[in-house]
Amino acid sequence: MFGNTEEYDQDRNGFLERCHREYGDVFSFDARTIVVSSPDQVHALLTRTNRDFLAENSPLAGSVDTERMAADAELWTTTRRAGWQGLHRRVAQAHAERLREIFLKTVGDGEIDVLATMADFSGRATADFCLSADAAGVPETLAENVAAIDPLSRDSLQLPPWWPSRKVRRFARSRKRLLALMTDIVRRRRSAGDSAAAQDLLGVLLAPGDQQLSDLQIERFLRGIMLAALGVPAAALTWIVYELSTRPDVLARLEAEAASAGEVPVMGDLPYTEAFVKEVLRLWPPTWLIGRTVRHGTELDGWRLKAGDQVLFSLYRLHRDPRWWSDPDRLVPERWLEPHVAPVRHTYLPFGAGPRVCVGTQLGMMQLTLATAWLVSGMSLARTRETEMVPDFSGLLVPRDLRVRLERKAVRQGA
Ligand code: HEM
Repeated sequence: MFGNTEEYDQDRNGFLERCHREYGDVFSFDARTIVVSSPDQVHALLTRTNRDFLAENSPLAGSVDTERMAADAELWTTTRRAGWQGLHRRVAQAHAERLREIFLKTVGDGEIDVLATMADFSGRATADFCLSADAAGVPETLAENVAAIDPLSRDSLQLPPWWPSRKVRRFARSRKRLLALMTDIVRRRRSAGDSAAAQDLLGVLLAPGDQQLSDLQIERFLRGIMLAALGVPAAALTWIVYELSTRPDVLARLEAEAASAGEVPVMGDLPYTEAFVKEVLRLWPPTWLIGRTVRHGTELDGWRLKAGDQVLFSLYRLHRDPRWWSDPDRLVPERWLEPHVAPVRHTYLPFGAGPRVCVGTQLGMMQLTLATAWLVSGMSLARTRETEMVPDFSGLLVPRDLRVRLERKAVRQGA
C-alpha cells in the first residue's frame, strides 16, 4: 500500500541513488509517484509549475486537494508578484546594515551547536528584513512555528490538517499565534501611515502601488517569506561553517578577501566568497528534494500522469552527477570564477527555477556571503569533535550535530 516508503525513509538519498543507478533517469517510486533526474526533465517540471504542476508546499496551502491547491497557488502567485518589488535593492541594502548587528549579537564566543545558532541568526534576520523595528517577539514565535513544522515535514505520509494528533495540533496552534501577531503588526503599521519610511518588506507591501494587497494577503505573504527565509539559510550557513572547518586553504583565501573589504561590503567586493557560497550550495543544497503535484492529466518526457500524482527530483543528485560536473564531490570554489566555463544548462538549481523560483535568491546570496565574510574576519573556528560528519537527509539537508568552538579575533589596529 505504501510502495517503497519504508525503505526510502530509512535512507532517503541512498535509496534514490540506488534506484537511479538501476533504472535510469526516470523511475516510479510507488503507484502515484515518479522520480526524474535529467536536467531537461527537471527544468520542464519547474517551468511548467502552476500550469501543469503545483508546488507541493505552497506557503498558503494546507491541503492535498488539487482544486484547493490550485486556488491557493493562484492567490499566492498574485501576492508574490506584487510583493516581489519589496525584495529590491534599497530595502536589501538597509537590511544589510542592520544584519551586521544581528550577526554580532547572535554569533558569539564559545562552543556552539551550529544549526541552532544559525537558525537564531536567520530567524532574527528574516524578521528584521520583513518588519525592522516592529520585529519584537516575532523571531521567538517564528521559531516555535518552525519547530512545530519540522516533525511533520519529516513524515513521508502526510497527515491531513484535521488529523487529531498532538503534532498537528501543536502546528495549528503555533501557526495561529504567528498569524495573530502578523495581523496585529499589519494593522498597527497601516493605521500609523507613512509605512514606506520603515525600509522593510512590510513598508513596500503597504505602500500604494498598482496592486493593492489586502491585510490578509500581506499577513500570509509575510508568514510565507519568514518561514522560507529561516530554515534554508540556516542550513546553508551550517554547511558553510562545516566547509570552513575542513578546508584551511579555502579559509585562508576567504580571510584575505574579507580583510580587504569594508565592514558591510557590497557583493562585488567579495567574488571569491560568493564563489565559495555558490559551491557550498552545489555540494549541500538545503532543499535537496523538490516535489510537485500533478494539477491535471498531463505527460512528462513520455510518462503519462494523472491529477494528484507526485513528481520528485533530487537537487543533491543533480548537483553531483558526474555527467555534468567534473570532480563532483569536491569543493572547488574556483569553478565559479572561470568566466568561460558555465555549468551545463539546468544542472545548478539551488534556488529552483520557473514561476516558483525562490523569491529570496539575491537576498539569500547576500546574507550568506556577508555572514561568511563576517565569520572569517571576526572569528577563529575549530571543530570540537573530530568525528565523521553525517549528512541528514530526513528533512532539509543538514550536517547532523555539528558543533564548533568560536573565538572572537583581536580587532586589527587601525581597522
Ligand atoms: C539563502 C539561501 C536560500 C536558498 C538556497 C533557497 C532555496 C529555495 C528553494 C530551492 C525554493 C523552492 C523553489 C521551487 O520549489 O522551485 C525556495 C522557495 C522559496 N524561497 Fe528560498 N532560498 C533561500 C533563501 C530565501 C530567502 C532569504 C527568502 C526570503 C526572502 C526566501 C523565500 C522563498 C519563498 C517565499 C519561496 C517559495 C516561493 C514560491 O513557492 O512561490 N528564500 N527557496
